[in-house]
Amino acid sequence: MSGFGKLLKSFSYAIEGMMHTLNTQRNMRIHFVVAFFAMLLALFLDLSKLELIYLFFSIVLVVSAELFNTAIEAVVDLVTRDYHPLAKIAKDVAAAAVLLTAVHAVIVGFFVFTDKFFPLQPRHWQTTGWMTYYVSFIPLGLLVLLLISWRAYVRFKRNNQT
Ligand SMILES: Nc1ncnc2c1ncn2[C@@H]1O[C@H](COP(=O)(O)OP(=O)(O)OP(=O)(O)O)[C@@H](O)[C@H]1O
Repeated sequence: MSGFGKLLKSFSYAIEGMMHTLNTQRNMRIHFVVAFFAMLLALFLDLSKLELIYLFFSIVLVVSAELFNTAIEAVVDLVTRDYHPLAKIAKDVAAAAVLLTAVHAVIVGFFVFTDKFFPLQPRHWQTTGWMTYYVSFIPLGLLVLLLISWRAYVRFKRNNQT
C-alpha cells in the first residue's frame, strides 16, 4: 500500500473510532447535540475571533476526553470484566477528566453567550468587559479544588490507617 493509501486507511480507522463512540456512548451523543447547537448559535451571533477559538477549543476538548474515556473503558473491559479496584480507578479517573472538560465547556459557553443574550448585565460587567467576570470564577474554581483536595486527603489518611 502506498504512503498516501496508508494515510487514508489511518483516517478511516480514526473515523471508525469516532463512529463507535457515537454509537455506544450516550454522553458522546449529548456532547455532539450540544456542540451542534453551540456552533449553530455561533453562526448567527457576532462572536469575536477569540470567542470562537474558545468555543471550538472547548468542544474539541470535551469530544477528545470522551474518546479517551471510551478507549480506557475498552482496555479495562478487555483486561477484566470482574470487579477490580484498579479497574474502578481507571474508569472513574477517565470519567472525571470528561466531567472536568464538560464543566469547562459550560463555563466558556456561559461567558461567550451571555453577552449576546443578556445585554442588560450588572453595570460593572459592562464597564469592565467579560474577561473580568471570567476571572471572577477563579475563587469558585479554587474553592472546588480545595474541597476535592481535602476529601482526597481525608480518604488517603483513612486508607493508610486501616
Ligand atoms: N471491572 C470493574 N471493576 C470495578 N468497578 C467497575 C468496573 N467496571 C465498571 N466499574 C465501575 O462502574 C462505573 C461505570 O462503568 P461502566 O463501564 O459502566 O462505564 P459507563 O457507565 O458506561 O461510563 P460512560 O457513561 O462514561 O460510558 C465505573 O466508573 C466504575 O466505577
